[in-house]
Amino acid sequence: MSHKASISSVVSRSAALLAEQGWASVDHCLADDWAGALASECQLLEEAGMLRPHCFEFQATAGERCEYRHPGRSFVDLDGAEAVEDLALAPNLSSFAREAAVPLAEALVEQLPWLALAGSMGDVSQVQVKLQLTKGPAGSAPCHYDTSETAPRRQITWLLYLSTDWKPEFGAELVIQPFLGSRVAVTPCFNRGVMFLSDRILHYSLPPSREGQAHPRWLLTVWLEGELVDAPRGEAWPPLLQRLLAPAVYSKEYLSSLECSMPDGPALRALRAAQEEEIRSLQEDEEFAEMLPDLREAAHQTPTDLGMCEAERPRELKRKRMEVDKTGPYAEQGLETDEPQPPLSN
Ligand SMILES: O=C(O)CCC(=O)C(=O)O
Ligand SMILES: [Fe+2]
Repeated sequence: MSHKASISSVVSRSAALLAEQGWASVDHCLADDWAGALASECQLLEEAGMLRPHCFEFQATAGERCEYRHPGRSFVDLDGAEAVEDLALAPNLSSFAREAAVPLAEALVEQLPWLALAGSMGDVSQVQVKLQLTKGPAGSAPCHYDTSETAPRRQITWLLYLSTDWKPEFGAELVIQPFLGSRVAVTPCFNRGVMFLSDRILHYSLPPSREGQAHPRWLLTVWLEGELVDAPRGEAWPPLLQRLLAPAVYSKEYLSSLECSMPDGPALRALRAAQEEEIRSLQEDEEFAEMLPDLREAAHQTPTDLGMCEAERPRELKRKRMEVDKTGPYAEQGLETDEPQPPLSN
């Protein structure tokens, strides 16, 4: 199968669910030999020192911005002119933006015209492509939307997992949380693709299990821009309002996923304080305060597909965190490492 046909088939297999529920997961996403070729180049890039640590700027104290490093995540940009020259040792990955992202935009424009996507017709300037590696105890991602103040036009996110030996017991699932909808944990197994609407799918990832911490977790990420980001499509809550309210509606998830995603230290403390402040200001807002209890109830009444009931979630995350602390570098920092692990369910 040609690469173009492989991509067109991904879109055909995702389109109906994308329109209906805002996200879709597809197994055997790319043609097997293509996915295998991409996967075999990941390690080469890491060995050649091409991956950069994931860093972010954040206002730690009033007025002062600091740069923090996320110890569990690193990446290499695959879009842009320099990618092709610098990544000669990984020819499949370096041509991925051209061979996958552009046909992806074209197929989506054709099959889902209401998305009003940019980036088709060979224009890669509207396409962002990254290879990401998550590894170790702090490899997870906190609750977030991919459309944000710094990326206001993002419309489609496509994640393609590339670790050939990934097993469900390694944990590190991607959790998809549509607003007031059912939550689903997706195992990041080889050649599984997850596509979603960046402006309305809240997501995060769970920490890897103790066994999973030793395994690199590779993913390709493609973001496409659109002309109609945030345009309501008949849902009860417009996307902009969903993103505004989510930190308060899913406050527990925001805080516990943040807690798991970073080692203790100034960065986590600054992020946690900012997250708590955002939640507090929503709770104290006169207009929102009235609707929040109902929204929280509605959010927690929806079924989840996490293999555990809602009441056990914080406990489960804490258990994972404790596993992480026991074996990880943070064990030395005086965190509660000797507590017996609570049973998985009771
Ligand atoms: O690590 C994952 O599975 C999700 C990554 C993600 O959400 C992102 O890069 O925006
Ligand atoms: Fe994301």
